[in-house]
Amino acid sequence: MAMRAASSSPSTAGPQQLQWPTEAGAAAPLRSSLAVRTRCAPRGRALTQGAAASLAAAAGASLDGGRSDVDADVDGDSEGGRGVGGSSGSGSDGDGDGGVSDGLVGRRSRREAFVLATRDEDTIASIVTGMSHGSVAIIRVSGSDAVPTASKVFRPGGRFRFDWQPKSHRVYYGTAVDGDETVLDEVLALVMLSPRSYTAEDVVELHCHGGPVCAARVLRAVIEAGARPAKAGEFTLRAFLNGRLDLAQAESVSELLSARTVAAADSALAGLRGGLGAEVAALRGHCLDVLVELEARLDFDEDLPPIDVPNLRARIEAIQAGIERALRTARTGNLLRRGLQVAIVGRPNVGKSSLLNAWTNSDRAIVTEVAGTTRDVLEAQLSVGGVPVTLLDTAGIRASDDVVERIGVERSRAAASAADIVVMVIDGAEGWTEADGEIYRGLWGGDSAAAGSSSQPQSLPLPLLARDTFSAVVRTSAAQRQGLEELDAALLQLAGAPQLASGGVSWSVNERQAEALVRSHEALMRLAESVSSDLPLDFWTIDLRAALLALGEVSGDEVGEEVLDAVFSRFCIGK
Ligand SMILES: Nc1nc2c(c(=O)[nH]1)N(C=O)[C@@H](CNc1ccc(C(=O)N[C@@H](CCC(=O)O)C(=O)O)cc1)CN2
Ligand SMILES: Nc1nc2c(ncn2[C@@H]2O[C@H](COP(=O)(O)OP(=O)(O)OP(=O)(O)O)[C@@H](O)[C@H]2O)c(=O)[nH]1
Ligand SMILES: [Mg+2]
Repeated sequence: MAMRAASSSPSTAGPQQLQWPTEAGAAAPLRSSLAVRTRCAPRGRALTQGAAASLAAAAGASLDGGRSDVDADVDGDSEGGRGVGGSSGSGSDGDGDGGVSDGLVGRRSRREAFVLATRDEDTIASIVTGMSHGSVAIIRVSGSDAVPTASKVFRPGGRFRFDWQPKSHRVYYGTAVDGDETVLDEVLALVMLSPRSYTAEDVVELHCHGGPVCAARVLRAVIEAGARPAKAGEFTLRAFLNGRLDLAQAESVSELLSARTVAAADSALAGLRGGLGAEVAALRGHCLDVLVELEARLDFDEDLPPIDVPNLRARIEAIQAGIERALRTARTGNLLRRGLQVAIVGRPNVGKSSLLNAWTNSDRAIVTEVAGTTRDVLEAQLSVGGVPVTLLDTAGIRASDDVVERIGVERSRAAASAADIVVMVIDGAEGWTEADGEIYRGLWGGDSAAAGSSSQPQSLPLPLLARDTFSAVVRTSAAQRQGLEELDAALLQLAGAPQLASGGVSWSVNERQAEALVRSHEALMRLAESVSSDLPLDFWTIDLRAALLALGEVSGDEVGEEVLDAVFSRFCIGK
């Protein structure tokens, strides 16, 4: 069997420009660049530079940056608790942010810079667990009225029956009722008072019985009690606006939820711990230092010594090197997030479906000795060294009078052209046949291979043709489950990710972040040019501000509402 990437269009990247490395045609060697070919067009996002610029001045401002740890008591016993009647007001509780260093996320200052992001004070609610399965379903109520709202629905049992003073990080047993005091479910209420909650607002979780009915009924009661249904990503948006997460961390939350492999989850978790945010914060700091020095020269030119240009150049290069380091994670990140589509093609009866079954260790595909068994494209998921792979078994390609089979063959071709990598299966007993040659010419074009191979492929021994055309040739036996590890290795090699298998997965930048990092890098390049061509100082600061702004879009320190909308609308409801 032979394997190659589905596309072979050569790089047209200019030599100077730093390329967005998640796209095909990046400056990387052809083989590996193919692996991260995006299946769909990269989501271009309108990034509001104007809006962000107006925020830049306010960046860093914080109302409650000096929060102190006045309550180190984890389960809240020492607190006085809180009466159910009154609204608490976010942050009024005086709880500290102690213990954050060993948690996944630390607290940062409230994002007062976000004058443009409307901060609504509604108390919101949603079911935050999967809707159909599971024996427990959780409703999260978040906002300054979370406690009074939940109190209209929750009836504590036992010793709290008559006097419920909900304390933070305490769980209470009871029932959920509607407006007529009709019992809807037996529940647990988990109280997390501001700022010690996921959103940093007051949160009450109602843990209901699972299944389609209980949580839906309790949620309706919560809405009737005054909460509004949460929009997709709205809890995490609030966590971000309240300074609990930076934008990169917030994106990691969504990536963690959609991770399909352990490696992908590990990478998202590393992002949630703030790896990228810290890196970008450091780079922004360096940019700011330079900016301050340049602006001082603009303001008090006569009083200051001249700028040390070689030193300035070195500092710009160091920042650029940091950006490049972050960008180098994009390829891995993209692989982990998107995974690879791998189409298995070949003529009928050569063992495509058997290979899919062996590779996924399943009986997913029907296997018979009848040629033309597989009629439609069949998908199966597996993890190859941490990369989520979607395997596509396809109908054997041949000319046919059968309408159904003809449609199947068309779908095989379509699957092959849409896939990131195509595995062509060849019958090891028969070797390369004329029919294989036809399929090969049909999929890869008659003349894209080595000279001579297109006209007389059957006269070429397989290894020679394969060497010229395919990135790897692997001998497998589906029946004996042999050669599968070699197949994994060849796939990872072709995907440009052999190192993933060996563990040590760290954070990685996503497309949005990579795009902003590239813009920042480009601005620094313009800055270097402005310095070299001895342009006036204000040109330098314009470039530097642009670089700073783009970095701020990664961390979320400088973004407009559109970027936030774009990021958080991709979240699922309840996150
Ligand atoms: N029931 C439940 N499980 C969950 C979540 C949740 O919201 N509810 N999570 C949601 O995604 C994740 C955990 N994320 C969380 C992050 C922070 C806090 C929180 O309350 N942090 C406080 C607590 C520290 C303390 O004071 O003890 C803080 O950092 O101030 C809670 C959950 C996974 N499991
Ligand atoms: N000895 C041996 N036989 C195999 C192997 N793989 C598949 N076969 C046999 O080859 C026949 C065809 O296998 P399939 O997996 O259905 O072949 P296919 O390429 O999916 O065929 P179509 O769906 O018709 O295109 C079956 O009888 C399999 O048992 C193998 O590795 N070794
Ligand atoms: Mg088949």
